[in-house]
Amino acid sequence: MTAETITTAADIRINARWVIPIEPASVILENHALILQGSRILALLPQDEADRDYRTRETIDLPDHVVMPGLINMHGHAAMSLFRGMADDLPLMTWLNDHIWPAEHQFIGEQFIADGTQLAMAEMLRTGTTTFSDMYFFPEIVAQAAHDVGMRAQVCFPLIDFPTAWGSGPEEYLRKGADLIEVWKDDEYITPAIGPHAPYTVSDGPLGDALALSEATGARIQIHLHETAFEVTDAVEKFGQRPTARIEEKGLLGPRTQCVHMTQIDDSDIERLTTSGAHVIHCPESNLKLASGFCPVQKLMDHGINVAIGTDGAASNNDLDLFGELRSAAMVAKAVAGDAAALSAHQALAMATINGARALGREHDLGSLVPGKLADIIAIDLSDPFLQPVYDPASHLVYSNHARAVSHSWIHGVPQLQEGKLTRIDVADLMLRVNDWRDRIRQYQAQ
Ligand SMILES: CSC[C@H]1O[C@@H](n2cnc3c(O)ncnc32)[C@H](O)[C@@H]1O
Ligand SMILES: [Zn+2]
Repeated sequence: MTAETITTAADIRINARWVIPIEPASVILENHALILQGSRILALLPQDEADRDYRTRETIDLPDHVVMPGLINMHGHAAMSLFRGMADDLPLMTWLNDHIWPAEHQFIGEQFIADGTQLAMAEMLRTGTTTFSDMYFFPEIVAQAAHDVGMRAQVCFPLIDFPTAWGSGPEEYLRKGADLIEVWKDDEYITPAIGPHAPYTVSDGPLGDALALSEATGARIQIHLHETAFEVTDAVEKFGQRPTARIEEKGLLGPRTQCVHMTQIDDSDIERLTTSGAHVIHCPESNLKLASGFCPVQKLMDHGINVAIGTDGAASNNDLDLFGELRSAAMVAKAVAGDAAALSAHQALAMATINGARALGREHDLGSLVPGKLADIIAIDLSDPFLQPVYDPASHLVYSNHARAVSHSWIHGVPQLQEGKLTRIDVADLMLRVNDWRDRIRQYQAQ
């Protein structure tokens, strides 16, 4: 008598040389298969067991590749990619006051946001990001652009004391922001959120309104906080309080809050972050380039604070390559801690995946390759000489990775990158629009 084999039908099977599932932590699986059904992961198992148990519509063989969850870029200003390289080698406030804000005044509008966001998404997808967080003007255009491409995004509407192309001031921003939350609140790709720009640009009234909106809707709050020494000393002078203390006093520091930058922090700030359950979004390259300061990542993690990672905008980074950001993060963490063991490769990979999912409140369905979670997956081809030989694939991803090795991605089970080619963005057409913006911005600079 022959034993009857019962097989399960599924959509896609990905055979990978290595799988880093992120959960459980620090595990590397060899010669495993991921089985996808629709938008979700159905199974992760050894390839010989997959041969026996599953029949799939499509099989993708990745014999030299690492497969892992898609990266989560937790802070950026996507459309600012059109300002990449426009104003370099400047400290934050000069960069903003003398260059970026005047340029934004001149150029920001719906088409700029649509084109700039698509440029940023092309770069992020090409370099392994599947979810990004954005804080910029015309968030309704950003949300639609991400939805059209099929990228997951937390879209923070901006809240700032002064008028911009998007509105006349805080009252209008909050009204439009509440509409954004209402429109997208049940979407699987887009998560609307509230983006008070910074403690030095948002006064007490709008901060209180932001809190009320967050409490009424459950929307997350993302804020630039403790970016520079000037911000801290200026706050102490004006308000008699460090920025974190003021934000806590206004009720804004809690488990729905994402604090971006957090350089120049002392033990009182760490205590406030720890007790509040707020998340830190580390942006090492922007902090380095603007000479803003250092975030003590290992110390924060040792206190149990969730630290995720972001690139910030391409105008202060000047790229959106999250693997490059991880390399910088690991290097800086070791130097800041005076400890070569600080922010190991596995901790860094967790920072760009499960920690991001936690900050988003999406740990249950994003950030790791666990059956039942959403199929947001990337593959990195390690066969090139610059990634050989392989002793430890996690090490290569963080310390040796070149963005061009990212070969495949799927978001919600849908292919976004195949053999290094974007499937849902017409890059040639996008470049025509980008070149047009470059010509206009150059002309403005020459005036
Ligand atoms: C209110 S929308 C976003 C606003 O923030 C500006 N911005 C970009 N990068 C930074 C940064 O590192 N710190 C502070 N503000 C930043 C951007 O130009 C928009 O005006
Ligand atoms: Zn920023």
